[in-house]
Amino acid sequence: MASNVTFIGAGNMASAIFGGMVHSGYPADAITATATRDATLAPLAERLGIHTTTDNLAAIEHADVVVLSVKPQIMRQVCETLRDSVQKRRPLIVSVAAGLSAETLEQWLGGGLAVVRCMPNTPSLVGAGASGLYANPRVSDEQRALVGELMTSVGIIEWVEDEALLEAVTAVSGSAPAYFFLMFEAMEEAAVKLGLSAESARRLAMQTAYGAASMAMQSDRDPGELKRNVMSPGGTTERAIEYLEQAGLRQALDGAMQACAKRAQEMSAELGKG
Ligand SMILES: NC(=O)C1=CN([C@@H]2O[C@H](COP(=O)(O)OP(=O)(O)OC[C@H]3O[C@@H](n4cnc5c(N)ncnc54)[C@H](O)[C@@H]3O)[C@@H](O)[C@H]2O)C=CC1
Ligand SMILES: O=C(O)[C@@H]1CCC=N1
Repeated sequence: MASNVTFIGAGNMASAIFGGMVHSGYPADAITATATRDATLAPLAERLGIHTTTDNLAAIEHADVVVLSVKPQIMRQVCETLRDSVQKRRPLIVSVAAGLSAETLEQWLGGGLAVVRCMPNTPSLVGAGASGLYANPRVSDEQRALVGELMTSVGIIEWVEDEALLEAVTAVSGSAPAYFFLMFEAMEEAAVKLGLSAESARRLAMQTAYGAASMAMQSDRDPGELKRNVMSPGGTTERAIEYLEQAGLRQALDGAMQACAKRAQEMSAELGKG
């Protein structure tokens, strides 16, 4: 029988994960999601057939796995309301929150718990997620395998043994869909200036990103070689790549990812006190 999985918070990230789980065949009947408003939950229940409720305590009553998926800023308050029930039943705790350590979460929930920290991303919704996972020492091999299976049903996973590496995971995959969406916006704007309709530009840019990612994933060549294969000497791509290098695309990405990882550290310091 499938494990009962309860999501506390049914926003962008959680709905991408449970939406992806349902699409990949996980029984909807074994999934419960909560939010503060019925208006958030009703369409999810209708579309996916999962259980929904605004009552967090009722939602975790039969949970084998509790996925904490509210914003980091309200996590403490939410954990404190769950604390007594969690201490009685000791389900596996999974948190998708950026910048909150397993130790902090465990403390807020009363201690002595198996906690997995997961840094997923929203493409989980379409089965193309990329998640980093860290398990605290109380997590059993069976629980590790269970979380691995759940997250593999919505994409690829990478376990890290050093929890601090989740900051790097946040920079390279958790936050990174937004970097690509920014590129889509910018490429669409540029293509419109060159005369294409916005619709055509968007379709072509997205298909090209999808094609480049699929090709790179299926190839045994490194991205540098695949890039050079597009660049005919004296041709058009060479000009574009020279421009991007001179304009500092590499430094911009380096800076963005450093800023992302640093923000995760700051959040940990700001929110994890006390
Ligand atoms: N959005 C993303 O791409 C990613 C988000 N995350 C993490 O996921 C978590 C959630 O982020 P989003 O989904 O983007 O936020 P969101 O604002 O879309 O979702 C938060 C959800 O929590 C619910 N909520 C608020 N208070 C609640 C309470 N007391 N009890 C139950 N539910 C409550 C809200 O109704 C909402 O459904 C954050 O901790 C974030 O760090 C992690 C990786 C990627
Ligand atoms: O922006 C954030 O804080 C969250 C964590 C990773 C993606 N979204």
